Amino acid sequence: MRSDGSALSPRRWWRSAGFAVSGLRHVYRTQANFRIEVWAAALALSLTWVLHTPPAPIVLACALVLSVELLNTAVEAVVDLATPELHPLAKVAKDAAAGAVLLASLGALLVGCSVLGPPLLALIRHGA
Ligand SMILES: Nc1ncnc2c1ncn2[C@@H]1O[C@H](COP(=O)(O)OP(=O)(O)OP(=O)(O)O)[C@@H](O)[C@H]1O
Repeated sequence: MRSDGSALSPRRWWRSAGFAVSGLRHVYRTQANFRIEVWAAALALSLTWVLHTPPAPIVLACALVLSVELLNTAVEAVVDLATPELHPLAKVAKDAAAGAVLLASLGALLVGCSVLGPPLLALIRHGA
């Protein structure tokens, strides 16, 4: 849909936010991987609170994974819309999007282990 440029209107902003929330709800309902990532993010964020570690790296890592998963779902939907048949370019698009999710997830895992790992191990070794 074409934008008329009045992006600062609160009404327009709420309308766009509504579409975004609807997208999040749809992906949460239909994509098992997204649900797993949401709950993994909730667990990681709870651990930052329990372990008193800086939340910023975990928040950024979680936001990255969830955003890339949303974009992956968008790419899959557009590809399926453009070509219901098997096509080498459809495969390239879907595999590249899946590769982005994999990279973001590995990066987030690395960040999670380096930020939460040492205090978690200390807690397990020495107790609260
Ligand atoms: N139209 C197509 N043409 C060629 N290859 C395709 C096509 N659709 C899917 N594929 C191949 O099958 C793989 C799986 O596609 P699919 O659409 O099932 O996504 P998925 O990775 O299983 O994601 P999800 O489980 O979220 O649906 C793709 O990564 C791609 O390699």
